[in-house]
Amino acid sequence: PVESTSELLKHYEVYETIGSGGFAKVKLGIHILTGEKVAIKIMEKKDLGVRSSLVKIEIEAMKNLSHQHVCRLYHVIETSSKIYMVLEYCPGGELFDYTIIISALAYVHSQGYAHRDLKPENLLIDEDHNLKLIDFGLCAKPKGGLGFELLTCCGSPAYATPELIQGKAYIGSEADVWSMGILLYALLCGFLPFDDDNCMVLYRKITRGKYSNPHWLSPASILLLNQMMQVDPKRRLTMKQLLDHPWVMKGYSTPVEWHSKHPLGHIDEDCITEMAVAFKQSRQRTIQLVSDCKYDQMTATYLLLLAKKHQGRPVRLR
Ligand SMILES: CN(C)C[C@H]1CC[C@H](N2C(=O)N(C)Cc3cnc4ccc(-c5cc(Cl)c(O)c(Cl)c5)nc4c32)CC1
Repeated sequence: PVESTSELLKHYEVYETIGSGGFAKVKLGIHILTGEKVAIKIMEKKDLGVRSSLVKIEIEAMKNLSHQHVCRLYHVIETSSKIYMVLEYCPGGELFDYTIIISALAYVHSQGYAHRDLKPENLLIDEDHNLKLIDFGLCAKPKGGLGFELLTCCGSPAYATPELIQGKAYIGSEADVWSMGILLYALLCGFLPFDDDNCMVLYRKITRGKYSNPHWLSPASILLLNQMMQVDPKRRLTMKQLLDHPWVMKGYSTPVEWHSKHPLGHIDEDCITEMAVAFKQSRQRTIQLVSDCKYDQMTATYLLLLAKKHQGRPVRLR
């Protein structure tokens, strides 16, 4: 780790705090070389305590995720007292478009991760009004793959599954499908299916699995919600079934497209050319440094230059 904030200030202009949550503060930043806006998540090591392991989990997970609807990690800087995560800027605030959530989650599961903390607060909108899934601090990547059982009880109570509340071993992808059912209900109804100020009462409601269907819900929506919020996880809809469910596909002829448009490891020639010239080094050397993907200034410059290209802006460095 570098000793001071100098490493951060060498590559970024840091502006006002744009949000905070848990043990992090998020500030607006500008990456000097590309001019691109970024969100800088700042964590004080002394405040983290045991949670520093959750930060490591989030960083390791996000290093392995590259998808149009997953908030991108560009750069990690660790000093003696702080951890900085430079992230894709999503100024659109919290909102969600449901089929995009399914796409983002199907991709995360395809990479072997379960998010485990799905809720409206973790779905942001970027400058072009695209949805971005955030906060992988509670995600899990079971060693033997997603089919293996998890035990950690985590996430927000109102979105927790009956099996998790009862302390049973559970399958991450089945838990995420239940949470998406809660999300869909909140989107369609404007309130949560299971809610109570008293945690124990809330848990009893969830394990009973009974909730009201407001009169404005269509029969198709009532059916889908019922299939997703099945107390028995083995009776619950699977992610695969969700991708081509009639309700989800209504009006479309193809299942939800969930594959990443920006797979990890892809090398863009234009960005390499611009960086080789700007850093006065050979293309081969530049390709090597970018491929190493150390989530340092090289990674941040490459990924932010690529983001510029995807937004149709010139692939130029300052
Ligand atoms: C309620 N949460 C537990 C934290 C809250 C922190 C501010 C954040 N935010 C805001 O609240 N704006 C109002 C602006 C804003 C703009 N772009 C952002 C880009 C990324 C993130 C982000 C934040 C955290 Cl804690 C992450 O782990 C990741 Cl992977 C990403 N937050 C952003 C963000 C929304 C979430």
